[in-house]
Amino acid sequence: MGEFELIQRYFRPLSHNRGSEALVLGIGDDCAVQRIPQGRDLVFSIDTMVEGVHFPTRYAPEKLAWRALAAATSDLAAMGANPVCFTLALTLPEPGEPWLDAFAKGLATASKAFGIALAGGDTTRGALSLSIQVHGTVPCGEAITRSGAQGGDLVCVSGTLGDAAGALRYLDSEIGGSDVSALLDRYHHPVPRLELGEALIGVASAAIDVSDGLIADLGHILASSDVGAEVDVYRLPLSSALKRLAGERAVEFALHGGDDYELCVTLPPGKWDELDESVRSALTVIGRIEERAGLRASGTGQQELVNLSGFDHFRSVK
Ligand SMILES: Nc1ncnc2c1ncn2[C@@H]1O[C@H](COP(=O)(O)OP(=O)(O)O)[C@@H](O)[C@H]1O
Ligand SMILES: Cc1ncc(C[n+]2csc(CCOP(=O)(O)OP(=O)(O)O)c2C)c(N)n1
Ligand SMILES: [Mg+2]
Repeated sequence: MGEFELIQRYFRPLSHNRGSEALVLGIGDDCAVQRIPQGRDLVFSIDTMVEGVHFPTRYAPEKLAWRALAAATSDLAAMGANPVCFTLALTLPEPGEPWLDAFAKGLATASKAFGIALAGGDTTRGALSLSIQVHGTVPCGEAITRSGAQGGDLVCVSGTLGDAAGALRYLDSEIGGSDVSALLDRYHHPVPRLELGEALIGVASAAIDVSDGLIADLGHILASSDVGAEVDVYRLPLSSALKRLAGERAVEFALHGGDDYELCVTLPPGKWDELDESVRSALTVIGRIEERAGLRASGTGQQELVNLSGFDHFRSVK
């Protein structure tokens, strides 16, 4: 099967699976065309996933497609953007039909679930890796950034943290049980918090998605906003599965693990009461923004958390 036949067979059908009418022209031309409605800004971001780094070697292609699209789309959620379309640059060693069948099926399921349509891409031969560029829109000037946090703001996170990191040791293991399955599901099927992100427009002072670990990602908000924070580690939302399986290490996974794809959000306390109950119940307050720089664990005096960083691809070569 040649490159063009492969695209026609596996990827072109997905182009019709549109998230919105905003995709004027999809797969098949030199570029795709997206129409930006008046009064909205285009929000876009790219993320790469490499075999053995972001996903296990010989990873199930359906899971790979979901995980890669979820991770990329999660950046739109963090900005409060409504997803529209994405491009996919896929490098693969062999164009195996069963692999491509399963990959395209996983991609179709994920793109439907997140309301984002495949608009185009690039297919090349080489070591397995994928780059996904996602496009979304927000009302003009309303994108939630990392730089708006202010002293006194609440620090909140969605869902539970640490599950995907806790799952890493079970990826190749024979160990079963409902707790292990629950953690593995968080690794294989992360869900970008798109509705939550959109609901936080005009409410959140800053937001980021937790891909590298809470400490690292909250650290990005603090650095961009030129503030500090105090976090109560006892208030970190942990799943019962993680608590049972990881015991005392659960907090460590929640703080440093990454791959959560939850949102970490700051907002003025007055806005908390104005939030819809559905939005409030999706969030856990874990601390406060402070004017003093640094990230501290509350209840432990001066204990600094900021030096304990999350995932960094180049840390070992620094
Ligand atoms: N190779 C690059 N060229 C230009 N900008 C980059 C590059 N790599 C990362 N960035 C930018 O650095 C910022 C942080 O990137 P990253 O940590 O990957 O964010 P995220 O966790 O949201 O994916 C983003 O604004 C991203 O666009
Ligand atoms: C097989 C495997 N899967 C997942 C991980 C964990 N992991 C790999 S990269 C990463 C951080 C996120 O990746 P990055 O490229 O920094 O994403 P971005 O911040 O750009 O969204 C994490 C937590 C791992 N160590 N091994
Ligand atoms: Mg990135």
